[in-house]
Amino acid sequence: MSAPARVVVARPVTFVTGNAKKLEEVRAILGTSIPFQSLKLDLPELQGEPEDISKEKARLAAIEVKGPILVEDTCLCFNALKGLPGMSVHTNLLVTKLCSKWFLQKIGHEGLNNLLMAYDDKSAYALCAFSFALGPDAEPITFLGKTPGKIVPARGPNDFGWDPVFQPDGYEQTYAEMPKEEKNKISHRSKALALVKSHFAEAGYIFEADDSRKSEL
Ligand SMILES: O=P(O)(O)OP(=O)(O)OP(=O)(O)OC[C@H]1O[C@@H](n2cnc3c(O)ncnc32)[C@H](O)[C@@H]1O
Ligand SMILES: [Mg+2]
Repeated sequence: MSAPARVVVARPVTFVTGNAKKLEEVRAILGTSIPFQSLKLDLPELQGEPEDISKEKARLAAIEVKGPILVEDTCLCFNALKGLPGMSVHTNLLVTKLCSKWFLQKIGHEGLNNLLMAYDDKSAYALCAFSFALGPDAEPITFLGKTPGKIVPARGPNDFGWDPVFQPDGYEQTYAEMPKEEKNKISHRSKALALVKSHFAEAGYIFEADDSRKSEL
């Protein structure tokens, strides 16, 4: 039997995000399964399909970090609006990510509900696209996670984005009302991270600890 693949990478993985709540969830979901460090950086709010946005974020992050990076982009998509405001699906009319952090800040939870006022279909899905790149010259690989649900009037603590207005299918609570461990079991983010974990296990990456501090001693 052949030995499992091993790819030794001279730097640790850096998860790049400007969102502290995302980082908190990624830490809780990954535990010690993938050791990583984080870098707080406000990458541009790009437009396009989630997978393309995520890949482009990865390219920009890898240029900054000059080493292996992980980024993610998340959308809340409304089925009545053919996938908007996360994106438009199957049309070439409009490909845009309206539900950026600026959009949410301007329109608020009530505004998200109002967008669906004219429709009976309140169904939606949370979509997360993680991208991993070994460095600035490597093509990013993307992993998608999707959780279906519906848009409801806001319920629960208002400490993370659109969590109070998203009620996942099969649950009576919104993401915001659920205990964090429950959200992290079923979320778009945990589904995408499960694929990231499998990829890392199959590829056999061994990320060496950052030895920059050694040279300072
Ligand atoms: O630096 P990045 O990683 O891009 O962080 P961001 O806050 O800009 O994050 P996104 O562009 O991926 O997300 C767009 C919006 O969706 C919100 N969001 C992302 N994940 C969420 C989640 O799991 N629950 C609720 N809101 C979320 C987030 O707070 C933003 O307002
Ligand atoms: Mg962003």
